[in-house]
Amino acid sequence: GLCSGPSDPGRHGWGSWGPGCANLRDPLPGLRLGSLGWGMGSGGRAEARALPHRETIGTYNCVNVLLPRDAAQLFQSEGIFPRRMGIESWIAHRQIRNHKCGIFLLNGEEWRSDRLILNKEVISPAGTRKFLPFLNAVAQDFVTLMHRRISKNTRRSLTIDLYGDLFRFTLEGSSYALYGERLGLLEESPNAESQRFISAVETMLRTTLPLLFIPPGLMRWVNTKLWRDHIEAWDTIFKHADKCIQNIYQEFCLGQPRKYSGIMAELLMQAELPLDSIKANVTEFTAGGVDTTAMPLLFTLFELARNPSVQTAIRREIAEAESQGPRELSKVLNSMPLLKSALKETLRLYPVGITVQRYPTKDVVLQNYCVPAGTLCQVGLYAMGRSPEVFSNPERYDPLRWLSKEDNSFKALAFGFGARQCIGRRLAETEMMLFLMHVLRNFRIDTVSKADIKTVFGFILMPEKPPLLTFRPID
Ligand code: HEM
Repeated sequence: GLCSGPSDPGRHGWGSWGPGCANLRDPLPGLRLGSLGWGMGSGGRAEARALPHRETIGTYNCVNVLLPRDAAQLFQSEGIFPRRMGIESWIAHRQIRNHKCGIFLLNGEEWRSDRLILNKEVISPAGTRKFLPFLNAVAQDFVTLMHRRISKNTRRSLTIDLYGDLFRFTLEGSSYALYGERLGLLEESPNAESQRFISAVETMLRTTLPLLFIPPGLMRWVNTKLWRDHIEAWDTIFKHADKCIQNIYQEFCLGQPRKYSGIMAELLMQAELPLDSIKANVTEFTAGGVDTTAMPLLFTLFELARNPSVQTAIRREIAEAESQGPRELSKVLNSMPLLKSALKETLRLYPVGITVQRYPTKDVVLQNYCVPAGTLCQVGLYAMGRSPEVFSNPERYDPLRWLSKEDNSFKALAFGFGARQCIGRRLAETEMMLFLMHVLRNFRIDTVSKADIKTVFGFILMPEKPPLLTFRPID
């Protein structure tokens, strides 16, 4: 866990921490530590010694939290404005183009006031209920796409690396919920404008990672192509938001009957946030929600493929939920606890962001060490998820563990915690559940290899080599 040194509750400050103190053991098994950068590892002299093949840029003091009870302590000390480290290249784009920052990049009062307004449409149960039918339609289209592909195949099955399709699915789903417009990414040939948008999102994500390692002042000079591509990609994403805003205003002007047209339209209508804040937030949501949702879907399909009994149990649960007749989608989802637990289980083994960071606003005592206010503390999600101290048989994919009577508090932290937890959590969870609900009732999923997937960290946790999955229609 955190430092497991001698008990000394009064200890304060860094000087007294011995080498054994920042005892991380193997903090991220299966992960290439060399690919970690900025705040994702943990600085500090002692720990650097424990991890000889780690690359660090400079040093910084950091406490790693690996046990649920310490995470609970930490979150209790997060204050009312939990601070986030910025992504400099994203902030630089906003400055150059004179755009506002969204909540991902803001801190303090500004963050809190915008966040409280956004919560109502993005994460509250009432807001979520409104966009569920949009996500459902996209999940159904994904199934149609797979049927179409399989029908062209004489073998009545399809073996595929699904990552690209999942990326298109999540971008299509979140864009529909955010902008109220379909991009057509699941059609045979998406139009040129949609193609431009998806390439921009891909480029923006691809260029963000290398730019994390370059000090902000040097960014534009060190690798001009990388920098130019990054800025142009953001410009295209912002232009897309502009175009959608114009379409929404046109609908208002035409006096068409008021109907739900996605999160951005609701925010424009309510006019509680200035237009440029709405635009900045919606573009950040676009960026934050694509890969983050596609990866757990890929890992879930793989785990269900190599654990056929779990797959069958979930399929049975889906059939039971449907046998109760047509109901509101939120009720259907609530009647599938095993499916929900499967997603939790995936995020335990493959948390998208491998750590959650906090800077406690008051001194906090963790394992008898007094950690000074303002210290960077990281909850090591990957390490905690695979620790036998926290989960019995941690290597087993067992969704039932989340439905047992065990105390599971502060064990499922893949979306963070508290006021600054992931605002896209409900969007991601419902999108993933609807996807799996439709896919599992239509197809049996198999995997070419049952061997563990090696993972790498590239801004988010991803497979070193995506698994090959086989889809067979259920008659
Ligand atoms: C499975 C998918 C996802 C995972 C695992 C995930 C995970 C996270 C985590 C760990 C945080 C930091 C939370 C904290 O510090 O307590 C976060 C923040 C955030 N996420 Fe997600 N996320 C996912 C999907 C999404 C989606 C779909 C969106 C789009 C709306 C999104 C938008 C954001 C934003 C804007 C923040 C910053 C919130 C703030 O600072 O107030 N995420 N996410």
